[in-house]
Amino acid sequence: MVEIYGEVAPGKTRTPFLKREIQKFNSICLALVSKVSKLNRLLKMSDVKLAVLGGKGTGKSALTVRFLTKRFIGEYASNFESIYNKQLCLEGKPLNLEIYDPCSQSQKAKCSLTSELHWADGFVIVYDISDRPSFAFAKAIIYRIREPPTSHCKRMVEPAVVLVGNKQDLCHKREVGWEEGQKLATDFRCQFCELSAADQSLEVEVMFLRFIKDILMIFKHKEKRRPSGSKSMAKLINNVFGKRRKSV
Ligand SMILES: Nc1nc2c(ncn2[C@@H]2O[C@H](COP(=O)(O)OP(=O)(O)OP(=O)(O)O)[C@@H](O)[C@H]2O)c(=O)[nH]1
Repeated sequence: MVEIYGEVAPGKTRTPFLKREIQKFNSICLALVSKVSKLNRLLKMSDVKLAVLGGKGTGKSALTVRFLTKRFIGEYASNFESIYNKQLCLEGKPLNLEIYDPCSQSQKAKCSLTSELHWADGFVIVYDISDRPSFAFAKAIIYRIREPPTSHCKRMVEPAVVLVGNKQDLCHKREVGWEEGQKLATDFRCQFCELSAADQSLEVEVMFLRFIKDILMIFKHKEKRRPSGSKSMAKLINNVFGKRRKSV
C-alpha cells in the first residue's frame, strides 16, 4: 500500500507536491509490475509438444527412448502409438515435454498429418541413411509440413522441423548421402543431423535439447509480438497517472 501524506508549506500551493508524489507512486507501480511479471515468467512452465515422424523401422522409437532413458533397447513394439511425458529443466526453467511416437501402421495413412499439425510445436523427421525409400518418405512429410497453411489450419508461425538421418553406424550400407540430407533440410528451413540411436546417446540428447531450445525461442518471439499482460498494465498506469499529471 502506498500512502500519500503531506502538509502544504505556507506560501506554496498543493499542486507541485501532489505532482511529485503521483510521479513517485507511478514509478513504484511500474517497478512492482515489472517485478511481478518477471516472477510470473520464472514460475510459468512451458509446454513443448514434439511429434517424431518417419518411415517404418527408421528408429523413431529408438531415438525417443534413447533421449528419455539414455538406453538403447533394440526392439520396440510398433503396433501402438505412444505419447511420452517428461518434466525437464532447461536453463533453470521448468518445462513439460510431450513426445508423440506414432505406430507404424498408421504412418502411411496419416500422411495428411492434419491433427499432428494442429498439435505439435515441432517435428522430428527421421529417415534411415541405409534405406533410400525412407528418405523419400521423410521428404513427403516435410513437403506436407511446409505446405502453405489452409484456411482451416492457420498457424501464426511455421512449425520447427529437424531432419534426422538415423543409423549412422550403418554407413557402410549408406544409400543417402549426408549432402542430400543437408540440402533437403536447408531447402525447407529445417535443422539437420545424422546420428545413431544405437551408438550415440550424447548426440541424441544434444539434438533433442537444441531443438527444444529453438522451439522455446520461437515461443519467445511469438510472445513479444502480442502485448503482454505486464505491458498492458504499465500502459494502463501510464494512462491514468500520465493524464492526471497533465491536468494537475
Ligand atoms: N543399426 C542401427 N539400428 C537401429 C538404430 N536405431 C534403431 N535401430 C533398429 O531399427 C529397428 C527399428 O527401430 P524402431 O525404433 O522400432 O523404429 P520405428 O521407426 O519406431 O519403427 P516403427 O514403429 O515400426 O515404424 C530396430 O530393430 C532397432 O533396433 C540405429 O541407430 N542403428
